[in-house]
Amino acid sequence: MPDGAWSLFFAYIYKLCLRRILTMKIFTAQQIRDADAYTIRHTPISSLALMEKAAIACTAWICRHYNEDTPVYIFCGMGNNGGDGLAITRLLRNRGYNAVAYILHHSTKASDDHTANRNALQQQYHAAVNDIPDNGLLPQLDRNALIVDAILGTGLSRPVEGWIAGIIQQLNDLKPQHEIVAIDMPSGLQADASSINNPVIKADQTLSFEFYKLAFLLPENAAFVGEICILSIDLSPDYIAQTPSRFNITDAFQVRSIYRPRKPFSHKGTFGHALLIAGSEGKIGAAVLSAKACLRAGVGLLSCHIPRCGYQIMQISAPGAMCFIDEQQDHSSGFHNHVLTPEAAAKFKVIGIGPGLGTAAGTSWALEKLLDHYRQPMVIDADALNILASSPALLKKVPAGSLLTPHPKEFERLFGKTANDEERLKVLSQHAVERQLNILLKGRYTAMAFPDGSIWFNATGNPGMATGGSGDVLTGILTSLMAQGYSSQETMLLGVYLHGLAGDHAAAALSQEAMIAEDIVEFLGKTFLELHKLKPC
Ligand SMILES: NC(=O)C1=CN([C@@H]2O[C@H](COP(=O)(O)OP(=O)(O)OC[C@H]3O[C@@H](n4cnc5c(N)ncnc54)[C@H](O)[C@@H]3O)[C@@H](O)[C@H]2O)[C@@H](O)CC1
Ligand SMILES: [K+]
Repeated sequence: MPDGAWSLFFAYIYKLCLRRILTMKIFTAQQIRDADAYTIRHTPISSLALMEKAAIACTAWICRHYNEDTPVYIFCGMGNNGGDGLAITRLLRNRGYNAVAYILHHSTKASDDHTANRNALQQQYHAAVNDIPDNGLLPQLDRNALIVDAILGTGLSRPVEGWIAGIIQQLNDLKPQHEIVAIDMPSGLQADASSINNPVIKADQTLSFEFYKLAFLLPENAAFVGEICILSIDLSPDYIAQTPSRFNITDAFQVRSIYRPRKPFSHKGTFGHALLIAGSEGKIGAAVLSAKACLRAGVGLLSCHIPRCGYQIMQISAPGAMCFIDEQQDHSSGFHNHVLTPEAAAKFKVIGIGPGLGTAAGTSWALEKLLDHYRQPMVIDADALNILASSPALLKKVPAGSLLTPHPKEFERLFGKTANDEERLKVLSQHAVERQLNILLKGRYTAMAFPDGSIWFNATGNPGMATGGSGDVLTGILTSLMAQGYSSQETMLLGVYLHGLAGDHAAAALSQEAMIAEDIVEFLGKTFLELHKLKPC
């Protein structure tokens, strides 16, 4: 290849990598508007051409998923979201679809790009433009027609009410006979604030531009957003790189840049010695799952502190782990002894505590003693969190840099109830900053809050992982990665991603229904191989 061609090729690859890294940012509605404006100012593209690009991407998606026999009703607002809808109508018509636009006059003034696209559509396909005046009625829809929601996007300035609220309700009532595809945002959904109790379109699919919006990742909005597809419209990489974002979402490339492949002269000492404190009578399985995950995630050495009743079970189930046997038969109350002196504590690179631990008085007492002596970051889960929740004084003793891994109920016990998901994120971040902890909140999009105030979401994982023991596996993975020398933040980002991806592989092989926590452990190997194959950007 001539030199010029090589440099063009490398510039293209660089741009691809940059875009991959950049679009992990989750911007506010205002930042997205600024990104659009910056792109229009700094690249040779007009606002109308950007809208055309967005419409082309949406049309291609619709054509891939619905055939030409599907009647398409496109409900358009008066702003640029409606402009997208009008452009999509024209492009679908060009492809032979029976697409019709209905313009809802919720405002007296249409945006310039809306008007331009209305005129273009009217000129080409006069019959495809219909107006619904303020307080007007929806048309009767053909059987199995597809509804495209292009009423309101990121320009929503307040919760929807009155006539438009009624229209949203009526469109939602047409489900499941009619599927709804939302353009950019389900209409009525606020990008950055809670929409709880607001009228919002319940989309089956949301086609959004360039970025995830924070609202898509909150559990309370799951019924509105449906499946998400992010379509690139090439917004300026410079703007994206320069603009800080508090919220981010991990992807394979970012996680790959954290992951450190092993060097040829490594030995088991290189990958740390972890101490896992877990299990009580009836819950030794949790300790076993966690230990197996810890070993599979690559720890050099693992010691498990378990009550007497768990000894044989652990040795048989996880022969790679060494065992400390507590004096107690059914719970542990002597694990603090491992860290009474700094020399003893230094033996372990990290302590993971909680899976199946129980909340017996002796266990709580030992946890307090452990926290009195141990100052290194730890991984704290399950019953250890429940013990912390019962004593605010104890929570204060958790070493800075530790990882806390509550599910929503444990989170509520620790930090109290909140009115909605937006408030819960604020509380999550506030505790992470004030206490200098790394706290994750488990969910479809697990939210990870860091001491610097940033929040990262994870997108791997599936509902098959909502099964007993899945959390114990995560604790094992996190403990293992910390022992191998990853920082607290790296551990959380990498560990949560791997856990979810292993779950996705397990579900693909076995089904979401049939997969169990052990399968997540079994498929960890495949996830590491996959990560290894990716080239870091
Ligand atoms: N160049 C750009 O800026 C691009 C924008 N795009 C589209 O443009 C959208 C944003 O467009 P706009 O900023 O025009 O905003 P929208 O189209 O989301 O909405 C603005 C209109 O809605 C009205 N409105 C706001 N809140 C309301 C409420 N609660 N009840 C009734 N009416 C309400 C406003 O008065 C205004 O008429 C994006 O979501 C995306 O779909 C895409 O075309 C990509 C390029
Ligand atoms: K919309």
